[in-house]
Amino acid sequence: MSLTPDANEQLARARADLRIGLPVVLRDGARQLLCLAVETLSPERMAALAVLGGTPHLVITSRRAETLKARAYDGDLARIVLPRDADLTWLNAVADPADDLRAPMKGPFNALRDGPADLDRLALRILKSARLLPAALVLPVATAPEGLTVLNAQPTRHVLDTSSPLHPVISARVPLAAAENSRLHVFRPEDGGEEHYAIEIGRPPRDAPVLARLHSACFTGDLLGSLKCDCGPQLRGALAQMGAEGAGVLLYLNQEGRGIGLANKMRAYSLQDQGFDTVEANHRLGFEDDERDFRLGAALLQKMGFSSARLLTNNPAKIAMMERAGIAVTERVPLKVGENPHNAHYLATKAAKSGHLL
Ligand SMILES: Nc1nc2c(ncn2[C@@H]2O[C@H](COP(=O)(O)OP(=O)(O)OP(=O)(O)O)[C@@H](O)[C@H]2O)c(=O)[nH]1
Ligand SMILES: [Zn+2]
Repeated sequence: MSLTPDANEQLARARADLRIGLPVVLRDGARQLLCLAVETLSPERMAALAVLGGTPHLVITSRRAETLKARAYDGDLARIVLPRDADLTWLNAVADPADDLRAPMKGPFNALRDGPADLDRLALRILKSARLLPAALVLPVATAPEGLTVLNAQPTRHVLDTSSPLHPVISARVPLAAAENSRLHVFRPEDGGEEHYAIEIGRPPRDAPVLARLHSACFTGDLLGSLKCDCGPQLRGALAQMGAEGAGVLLYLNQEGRGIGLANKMRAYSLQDQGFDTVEANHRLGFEDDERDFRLGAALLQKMGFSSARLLTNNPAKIAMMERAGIAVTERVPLKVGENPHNAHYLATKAAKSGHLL
């Protein structure tokens, strides 16, 4: 292996660059796009972009375009032409739905129809993987400024399509209130993404279906005891059941907010304060209702030596994904705990719109 970064490592750098407001270069042959996250764009960088000349445009997902009543000629995304007087305030108002109700954006929006949108699509995928709002200011350029991270489209797409291999870092005994005989395993992905954890209760036999839970991180529910969701009681309920049976594996996956990150989840909560439900809020922000990749749950179980599971869940999508990824689900074990007046509407919405079982 050479000492220079490969596509995986370039992507990790690009995520960090975009999060601090630096542009990255997306390249496909002779075509190049300078790409900036609207969320972290500063007035200075916007002015520097203007000096380069050319015609920048704004890329948003079709979910966001739908709310704005902008035409998404490219299917899953729209390339919005910037009005002549477009400034940072305008860009932010298109990207971020926070003020949609108080100060609705007035169209009509002019969207590009011609030319390829593949690099624009890649820009949105990278922003989502950096847990930023999926809205990019892009500028086609002949030559890019020096010193920027350059991503070649084909290998970058391949990296995004593939689950990053996870490697065990360390495991140690952590006696829990629910089960004294417990170990915490830490796994680290190769792509610079978040670490994930496995809590192993007892010593489940590897050749039998293991009582397992894929738990998605929820800072508000798991740690703060938020009543807006059922995550905290589900976490403790799953551990308690594993403790009672003397064996089980709880995968704690750092996919906060169904994979959109805590900042975006709080944006979604703020929209819920304005009356939108959990699915509508994700869509207004430009996300799908669920952006998680459950393949990593299957990968972790396989790494630990399991090939079948009794899965603690109410979410059929999790079961389907585990089966597709090579873990046989021999039984669905329901996990109905923690309903309260604050989350009743949330749970009903998940049952009605996301297929969760009641
Ligand atoms: N985007 C978004 N994420 C949320 C919201 N409320 C909870 N979450 C996240 O949702 C995830 C939990 O997923 P759930 O849908 O409750 O449960 P599930 O994992 O799909 O299914 P179960 O296995 O039945 O619990 C956690 O990552 C939470 O942070 C919300 O309103 N918006
Ligand atoms: Zn939660």
